Amino acid sequence: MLPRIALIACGSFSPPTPMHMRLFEIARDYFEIRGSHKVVGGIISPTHDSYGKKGLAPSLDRCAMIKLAVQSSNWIRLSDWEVHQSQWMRTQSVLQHHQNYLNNFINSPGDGEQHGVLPGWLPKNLTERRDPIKLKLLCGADLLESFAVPGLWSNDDIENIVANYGLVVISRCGSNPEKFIFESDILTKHQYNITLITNWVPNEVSSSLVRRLLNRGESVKYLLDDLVLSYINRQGLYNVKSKYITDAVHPNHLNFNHAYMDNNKNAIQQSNHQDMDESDSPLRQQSARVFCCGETPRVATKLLLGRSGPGQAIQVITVPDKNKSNSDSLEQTQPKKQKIAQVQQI
Ligand SMILES: Nc1ncnc2c1ncn2[C@@H]1O[C@H](COP(=O)(O)OP(=O)(O)OP(=O)(O)O)[C@@H](O)[C@H]1O
Ligand SMILES: O=C(O)c1ccc[n+]([C@@H]2O[C@H](COP(=O)([O-])O)[C@@H](O)[C@H]2O)c1
Repeated sequence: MLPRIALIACGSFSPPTPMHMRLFEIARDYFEIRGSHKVVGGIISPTHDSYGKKGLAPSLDRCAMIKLAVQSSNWIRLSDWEVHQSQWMRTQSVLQHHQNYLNNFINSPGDGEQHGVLPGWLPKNLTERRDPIKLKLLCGADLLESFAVPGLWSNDDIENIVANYGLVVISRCGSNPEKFIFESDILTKHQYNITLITNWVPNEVSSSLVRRLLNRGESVKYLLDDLVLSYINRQGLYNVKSKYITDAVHPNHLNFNHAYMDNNKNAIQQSNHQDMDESDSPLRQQSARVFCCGETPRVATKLLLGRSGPGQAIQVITVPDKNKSNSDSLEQTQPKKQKIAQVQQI
């Protein structure tokens, strides 16, 4: 009997890209091919509207798009618990909520069913066995590297997440998670609980690149699930210039969302924030480095301009290798080198 795990990915998902779903497939293959764990479920947990990141579509829309994006999956599901909270939740609390729910469900399986209130994210067939299910945070290497952004994550939370849950990190161009872990005492201490997985078929599609193309009226077909694209087009998200976009809207595809919106229209705070994300501007991709948790950055990587709350830009940039040729360096800077992260000041 292999130990059971569930994977949860936290992020903006604005919009969800096929790469978000690939993270789950890559991770499940990794564990199952090695025969080390049984992956019982995948959970996508979009962040709360008050996270306030530029380009963050209202959570109602992000949830609807995620539902559409996972329609063809029989094991990845949306959790809208985060977006229904009264405020932005730290990832540690998100993990705790889902882990507690799993524990309670396995220990007293009848409880939820009797009341007919099982959350949609709950994997199926959990009660076939009574052994625990360990929740692990699934992320791309850039999210791991955001641990080093001063003021963003608390060290206690990082330690709690990595020690008590565990990280499953998928490689991403321009990131060096091995080095990053080496440079962090906390991460090194708990590295037994960090699974680094090389994605051999990398795809640098990112939500911010998709938003940029949409905003410019360029095609994003084949970069997004058709149903998600139809939804964006239909709802006019991300300042989409619809006249250039193949209109593949079939009203049937959107039935889910009407139902979802009807059920949730009072529950979700809508945000009007649909500004474009400029985090990929090449002009900003200059010298900087990824620094270690708790370490003071040696160069000005931090942009905490007028922090009015979570959602101000901070850049996490990997320094191009000076020994590499210009073309190599350029290649390195193409992928997502800059990350808009969120700052929470307590
Ligand atoms: N192409 C990718 N390769 C590896 N991981 C990815 C990729 N795209 C997204 N992720 C991971 O998916 C999770 C959710 O990410 P998020 O919602 O921030 O998407 P994103 O595409 O990186 O968004 P944005 O471009 O707006 O920052 C994060 O852990 C992130 O590292
Ligand atoms: O828990 C924290 O302290 C914390 C600090 C910064 C970001 N996060 C979460 O990490 C995710 C980052 O998403 P994104 O789109 O900014 O890459 C998102 O789910 C945030 O809620 C969490």
